[in-house]
Amino acid sequence: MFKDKTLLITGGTGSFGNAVLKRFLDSDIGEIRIFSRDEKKQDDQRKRYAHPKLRFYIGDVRERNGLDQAMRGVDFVFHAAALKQVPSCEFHPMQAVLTNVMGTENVLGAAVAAGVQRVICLSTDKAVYPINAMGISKAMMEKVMVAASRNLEGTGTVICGTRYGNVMASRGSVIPLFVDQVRGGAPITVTDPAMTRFMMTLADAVDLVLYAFEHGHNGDIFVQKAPAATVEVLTRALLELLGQPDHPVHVMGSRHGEKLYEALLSREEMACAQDLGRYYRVPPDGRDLNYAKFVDQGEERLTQALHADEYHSHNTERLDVAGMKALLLKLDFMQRIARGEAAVAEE
Ligand SMILES: O=c1ccn([C@@H]2O[C@H](COP(=O)(O)OP(=O)(O)O[C@H]3O[C@H](CO)[C@@H](O)[C@H](O)[C@H]3O)[C@@H](O)[C@H]2O)c(=O)[nH]1
Repeated sequence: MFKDKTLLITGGTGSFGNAVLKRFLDSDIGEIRIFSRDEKKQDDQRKRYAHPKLRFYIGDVRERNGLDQAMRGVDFVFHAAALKQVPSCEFHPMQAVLTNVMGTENVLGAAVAAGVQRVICLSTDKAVYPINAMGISKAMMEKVMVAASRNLEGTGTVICGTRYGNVMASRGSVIPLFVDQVRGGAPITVTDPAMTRFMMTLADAVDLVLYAFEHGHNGDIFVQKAPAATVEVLTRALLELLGQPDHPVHVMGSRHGEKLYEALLSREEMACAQDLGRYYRVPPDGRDLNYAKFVDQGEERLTQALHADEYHSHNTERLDVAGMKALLLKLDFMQRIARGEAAVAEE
């Protein structure tokens, strides 16, 4: 699939980029290009992997020139560059627009101009019924992706996307935070014990992108079915794995821009989503640019959908403490923690 091909990863210095490198650097792939604005992290990667198939490009997706240069000779693109932190985007929403929306337009424009064969754009569950600036900008990113995918006739480029939920033990997320709190002797700070989140591993996220890569048609969005757990279950599972079931827990209330549960597919998308077993595929709206049809024509199945449920972390498979522990123990991070070793977040 990747034999002798060149893959470019925007935002490739992040945890997703590192997971792709670990999986593919020693395969028969031709070259992997890391495109990011983070000079320091690129240098760390250069030293860490020291691999002849790895190339580094300093650049920002906000700036088209750098993308055009990096994209020459590229076959495939994984577009992972984004502003992902909810609080920072909330305070600086235009920065989210510049990176997540305009940046995506630049990546897609450069990819089509360079004759790239496949582009996979990475999105998030926070883009579904978004309530915060980060989610809203990623929802717009998806719209930019689907719109661009409508204008590709005669270009040979396929553009599609994936959406995934929380990546367990990713940098800055709740699992490493709780572990640090327990090890530091501080109470665990729970927002709302009843809050649920989808639980995915970084390997799941890479699998999903590869699935989209192999099976995607223009404008498709792929979602992986994933189990979810309440924060209470997560807390109990972690405390048991750390051997400290009675460690104090402080319930502090939810943070700004948080939802009680996250949705991976909206009700409206569920009406047309294709169930592929482990994944859902949401095809783009097939109607053409004669958007009078959007105004004049309705569809019975869409009415039905409005009465159905979206696919969210309250109605997906729910993990109990034993299930949560088993899933946590699949993570390198957690295996090291359970052995009493020091551990850094998954990256
Ligand atoms: O001290 C804490 C921190 C978090 N939580 C809860 O734990 C769950 C997961 O929290 P966290 O790991 O911070 O993830 P999210 O807030 O769901 O989203 C994070 O993870 C996303 C991607 O995985 C990023 O895009 C967001 O910017 C980042 O805030 C949520 O229910 C939180 O309310 C707590 O109970 N206590």
